[in-house]
Amino acid sequence: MEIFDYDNVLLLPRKCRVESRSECDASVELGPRSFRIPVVPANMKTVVNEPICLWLAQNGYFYVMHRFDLDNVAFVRQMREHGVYASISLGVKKADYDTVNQLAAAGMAPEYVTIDIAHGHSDSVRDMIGHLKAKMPSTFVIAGNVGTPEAVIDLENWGADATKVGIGPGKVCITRMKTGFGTGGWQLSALKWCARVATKPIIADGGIREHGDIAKSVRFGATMVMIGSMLAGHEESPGQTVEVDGKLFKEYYGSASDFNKGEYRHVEGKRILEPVKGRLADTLREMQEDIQSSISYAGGKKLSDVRKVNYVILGGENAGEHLLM
Ligand SMILES: NC(=O)C1=CN([C@@H]2O[C@H](COP(=O)(O)OP(=O)(O)OC[C@H]3O[C@@H](n4cnc5c(N)ncnc54)[C@H](OP(=O)(O)O)[C@@H]3O)[C@@H](O)[C@H]2O)C=CC1
Ligand SMILES: Nc1nc2c(ncn2[C@@H]2O[C@H](COP(=O)(O)O)[C@@H](O)[C@H]2O)c(=O)[nH]1
Repeated sequence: MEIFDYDNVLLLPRKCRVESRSECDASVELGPRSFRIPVVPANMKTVVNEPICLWLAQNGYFYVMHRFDLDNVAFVRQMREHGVYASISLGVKKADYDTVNQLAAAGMAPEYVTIDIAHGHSDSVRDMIGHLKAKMPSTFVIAGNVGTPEAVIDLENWGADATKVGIGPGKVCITRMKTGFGTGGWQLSALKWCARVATKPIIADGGIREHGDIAKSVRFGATMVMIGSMLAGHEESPGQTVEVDGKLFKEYYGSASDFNKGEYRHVEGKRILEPVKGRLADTLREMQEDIQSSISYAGGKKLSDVRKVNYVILGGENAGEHLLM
């Protein structure tokens, strides 16, 4: 198997078919809806909050609300009152089952639910998918996180409508160091490996460090990418603002960090400071422009055209040109 990651792969251009990048359509379908770009901010407490999720929904972006210290039922009700779709995340504990039961009883099934636990290839996820499908059959269920083809196959067979791939590639992740497991350092080739067997959409989660990594993810099989650090640290981002040597930073911490958990037990995440980088809307607009440009370099007009390009691996034992036959 070829092992590579975002920083040692480059995509190869094909003859341009547009006169302007504005002709390139960066939108993507996920379940019942279409979104402006194949990007979703991570469902983390220092990345999204209620106002950001509402703004994303109102402006054509996909969002997944985090699940920490949050009343999911009140959140869905608030989204309904604003006339936008609801997209929440859940764990697999009794409180999460209670949430599903309450939402179903109130007739407030969210359009999207993401089951989000560290080791998503587990019976607990199978059981929660079953419960969601029994109680809210119209809800689009995303399940994860996983990092192998066997896990993708199982989650799909258990009823997931999409899977989330990425164990440990995140910027504030310490799973690799703490456990010796994961896709950190080879997330892009793990994505390729998983995409080979997937019959439903994959959300590539973690490790995106440059806008061009979005197109690379699409090339290797992602329908969408989940991004934490690059979408944290904006003016409107949640989290504490800190001034260091006259420069402003915002905290960004892992969902499995002691900062999120409130105790030091099973810690697999850390806290860092991200330089404050302007408005979130401006970063998302720039991402859209860069994805449009990626599509044009792919010789295409729509996002899926990026899937057709050849690529090179730079350095290492897998180095070389990889041509589609
Ligand atoms: N993508 C990634 O690489 C990772 C992401 N995270 C994120 O951190 C957040 C918290 O995750 P998590 O701790 O799972 O959520 P929860 O604290 O909600 O735990 C979910 C359930 O899974 C169990 N569990 C967690 N890890 C394992 C494991 N390795 N083996 C068996 N059972 C396990 C927990 O039990 P118990 O705690 O008793 O074991 C608990 O019952 C999530 O948002 C998750 O996505 C965390 C780590 C890695
Ligand atoms: N191993 C851990 N992974 C975590 C934790 N909190 C979040 N995450 C994952 O990271 C991505 C975001 O990655 P980034 O590279 O874009 O910053 C997020 O979506 C989760 O899957 C954690 O505490 N430990």
